[in-house]
Amino acid sequence: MAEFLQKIAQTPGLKAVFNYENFRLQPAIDKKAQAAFIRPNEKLDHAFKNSIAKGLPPINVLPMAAQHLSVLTKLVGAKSVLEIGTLGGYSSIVFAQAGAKVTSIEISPTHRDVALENVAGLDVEILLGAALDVLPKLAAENRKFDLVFIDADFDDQWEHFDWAVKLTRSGGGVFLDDVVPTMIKNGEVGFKADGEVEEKRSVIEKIGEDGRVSATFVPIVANMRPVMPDPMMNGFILAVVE
Ligand SMILES: C[S@@+](CC[C@H](N)C(=O)[O-])C[C@H]1O[C@@H](n2cnc3c(N)ncnc32)[C@H](O)[C@@H]1O
Repeated sequence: MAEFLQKIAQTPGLKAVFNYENFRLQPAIDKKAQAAFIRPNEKLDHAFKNSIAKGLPPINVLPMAAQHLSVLTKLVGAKSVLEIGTLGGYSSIVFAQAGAKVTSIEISPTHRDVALENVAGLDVEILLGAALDVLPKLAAENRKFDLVFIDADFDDQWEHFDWAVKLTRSGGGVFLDDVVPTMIKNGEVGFKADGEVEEKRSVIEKIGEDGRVSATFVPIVANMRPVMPDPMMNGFILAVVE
């Protein structure tokens, strides 16, 4: 096996494929894909500009991630989407334009107010409060969603995921964003002084042990230029509720 892979790695034309430096090509590849796949969208452009003008941080999903969420919503045929973390409503707009009624939870009144301006005319309700206060209320009302998108604070990811599963219909999906930065921030993965990789229990193991779902981890290289000069290692978990 190792011999076979070494042989492939030495094959002219393929040698360049096995090069760690290729991650640096991400901005160029992303630019190409954006030019090919992302169609003009006045509502999203306005939401982004209005959010920045109103002082919100530029931490909405990136254009290709937004496209991914749109495709996913259509694939699932999601008619109802629960979102944890509204910000200025950028991703809410994506779900609504993909055909879903959106319920979004936001802890900041300022963010909620800007989001309400941005989502005007779309089927989006925004619930103000901390997700861990609002989610049990939705469960008490027996609400169920086709898809849940978790994109709030890093600290409560597992708790948000747990509630998301309770609030998702059987066969529906839960999308947990920003898994890698959370693991790095929490010291659940990283480099030790000797260069070896440190690994501790993280949301990945917790979800892996959760018999209510089947899950996959999708690593991505996020290109946040011009806000950050280097591409960032990220990844999301996509789970289907059994
Ligand atoms: C990354 S932003 C969301 C971006 C948004 N999904 C988008 O792509 O346009 C995270 C948002 O979650 C909100 N937030 C953070 N912790 C929260 C919590 N515990 N409950 C509800 N909202 C929270 C923040 O105020 C912020 O607006």
